[in-house]
Amino acid sequence: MKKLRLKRKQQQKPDVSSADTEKQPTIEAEATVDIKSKVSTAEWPQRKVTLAPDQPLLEVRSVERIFDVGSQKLHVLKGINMQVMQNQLVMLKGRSGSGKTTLLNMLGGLDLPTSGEIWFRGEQLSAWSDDKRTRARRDDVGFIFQAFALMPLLSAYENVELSLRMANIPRHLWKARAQHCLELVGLGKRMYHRPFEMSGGEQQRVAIAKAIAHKPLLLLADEPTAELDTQMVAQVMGVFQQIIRTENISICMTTHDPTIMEVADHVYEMVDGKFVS
Ligand SMILES: Nc1ncnc2c1ncn2[C@@H]1O[C@H](COP(=O)(O)OP(=O)(O)OP(=O)(O)O)[C@@H](O)[C@H]1O
Repeated sequence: MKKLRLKRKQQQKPDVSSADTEKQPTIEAEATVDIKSKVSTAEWPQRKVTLAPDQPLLEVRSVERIFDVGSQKLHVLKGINMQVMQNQLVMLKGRSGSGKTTLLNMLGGLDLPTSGEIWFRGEQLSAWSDDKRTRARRDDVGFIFQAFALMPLLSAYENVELSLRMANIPRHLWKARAQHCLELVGLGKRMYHRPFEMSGGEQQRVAIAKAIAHKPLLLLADEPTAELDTQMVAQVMGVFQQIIRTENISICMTTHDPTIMEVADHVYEMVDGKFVS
């Protein structure tokens, strides 16, 4: 059995005063981080989030997803109910093909349920127009999916800067924010290395820095620790704990790895399109 050097979480209270406000530390992480360069939050584009402390950031209500495959109907999600509270780490576990990625795509507004509702920051995301979902994805969601890999010819710094450019963050904020995010994931000294000059765990940490650079409310990660060795898995999970604390973010990730589940606030186990307790 693999042993991870992860510390258990202590009691956490949600903080909803503002998406950009620093919170009291409530969890321990062993990732080496050096948070020196902070971007002035006053300059950052303002977003309106009016959630009560006990209101979920994300809520899934009776969601079903049926795909048409040729003349057949493939019933992949069969009545999913779940919540991600503010500043929580939630994991989805389940066998290959159980429906985790299908659900994660919906949580990020990349796909829509056949029936049921998805609520995000107090509004029904599943009823939004394509444009509104695209804007919410750009502004409030960060993705770590295989399909959103790093640009191989760009340095770690340039990769993170690119995501700030794509999120329409004002140019004068890029440098400090990109440096801050790379320091946050413990790569302050590797900023100018390109992906092929880095280990798998380092590349995954660049992907995290890139996904959180625009200060999303929600980070969605599909198997972010797959392909990593035990030590790198611990580093990545440490970074996740750290960014929940310092970036006021919630994380929902899929995993097959039972050794990391103890650091989650909640684990949903999916079997054949349904959650089992
Ligand atoms: N766009 C689609 N059209 C048809 N079938 C799909 C589509 N997307 C997913 N499926 C099917 O839905 C089922 C669940 O797939 P999904 O990728 O959600 O599983 P998963 O739990 O994430 O698996 P893994 O752990 O291997 O990534 C699979 O049988 C898959 O073939």
